[in-house]
Parts: sequence; structure tokens; C-alpha cells
Amino acid sequence: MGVGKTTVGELLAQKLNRTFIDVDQEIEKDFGMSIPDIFTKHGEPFFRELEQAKTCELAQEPLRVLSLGGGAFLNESIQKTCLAHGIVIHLDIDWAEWTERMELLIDDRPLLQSKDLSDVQELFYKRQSAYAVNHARLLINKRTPEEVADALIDSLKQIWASSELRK
Ligand SMILES: Nc1ncnc2c1ncn2[C@@H]1O[C@H](COP(=O)(O)OP(=O)(O)OP(=O)(O)O)[C@@H](O)[C@H]1O
Ligand SMILES: O=C(O)C1=C[C@@H](O)[C@@H](O)[C@H](O)C1
Ligand SMILES: [Mg+2]
Repeated sequence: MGVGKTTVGELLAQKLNRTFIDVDQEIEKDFGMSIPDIFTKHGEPFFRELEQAKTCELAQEPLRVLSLGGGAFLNESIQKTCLAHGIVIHLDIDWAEWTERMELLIDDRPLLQSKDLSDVQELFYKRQSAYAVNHARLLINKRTPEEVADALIDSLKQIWASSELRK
């Protein structure tokens, strides 16, 4: 959550000349409500149903850069669909670096509200095993969005080169 998927995904799509889609924004458009409002009025389980349906639908479309919600990869159907149809890159960040960013995130991320720092830290580490299922991982600590987007292009080139070799 808040590692920079939306920010960097948009930049990456520009550099690759591909369409950028942010799943959270698509859910907000479809449902006509902000994500914090969906959580407040309908609850997290309802949001997770919308998220599963929308992410699995969008992940099957080719030639796009798709930015998932921060909790999406904890859902098994989302994991399977994304891994089968796309290249999944885990943008990772160290806890210490993430805490420096937390203030920027709180207002728009319902899961951070009414939690103390130790609860948030527990959630942060609990999610790591789900995020570990991927095609590549990139640690973004101290890198600017531009640097992360360029590093992602290098990762993609390596993945494409190794898949060409296997043909
Ligand atoms: N490389 C970076 N360095 C510093 N700040 C960043 C970087 N990338 C993103 N940010 C900032 O961190 C915040 C969260 O970024 P963003 O919304 O892109 O994260 P996200 O991974 O899409 O979050 P979510 O998981 O909720 O979808 C924003 O305020 C953004 O400007
Ligand atoms: O980390 C999470 O579980 C979330 C992150 C955001 O992208 C939104 O999908 C929502 O706030 C939930
Ligand atoms: Mg995002």
C-alpha cells in the first residue's frame, strides 16, 4: 500500500506508450463513490468483491500497464489471473522508508485509519508472503518515481529477453 504503484505505473505507461489503468480509480468510476466512502458505507468485504471482479476483468486485457490496489494480491483469484495473463512486478519498500510516507497516505487509505503504528506494521509484514508470488521484485527505497519507472523497464527487458531465449 502506498509504495507508488499508481504514480510509477502512469509514468511507465507513458514511457512504453501503453494505456495505463489504475484498478482503484476504475472501481471508483464504476461505483460512483470514493474508496473511503465504499469502505464506510458498504464495508471492506463488499469492496474486496468489487476489487476481485474488476481486477480479474482488467488483468485479462493485453498491452496495458495495470496498477492494482494495495491489498489486491492477497486474493487468490486475482493472483492467479494476473500471473497467467501478465507480467507481475512487486514494488517493494522497507518498513522504515514506508513510515516516512505514511502521513501522505492516511486520509485516502481506510485500512490505515483507526490503527496504531504496531497494527500497521503487523499488516505490512503479514502481506509480504502474498506479494512474494511475482515475476520480478523491485525495491524502490530512495528512488524517485522516474528512477523506479526506468528500473521497471530494465526488469521488463530482462523478462522479455529470457522468455525469447526459452522459445
Ligand atoms: N518513489 C517515490 N518517492 C517518494 N514518494 C513517492 C514515490 N512514489 C510515490 N510517492 C508518493 O507516495 C504516495 C503514494 O503513492 P501512490 O498513490 O502512487 O501509491 P500506490 O502504491 O498506488 O498506493 P495504493 O496501494 O493505495 O494504490 C503519493 O503521495 C506519491 O506522491
Ligand atoms: O492496501 C489496501 O488494502 C488498499 C489499498 C488501496 O489501493 C485501496 O485499494 C484500498 O484503500 C485498500
Ligand atoms: Mg494506487
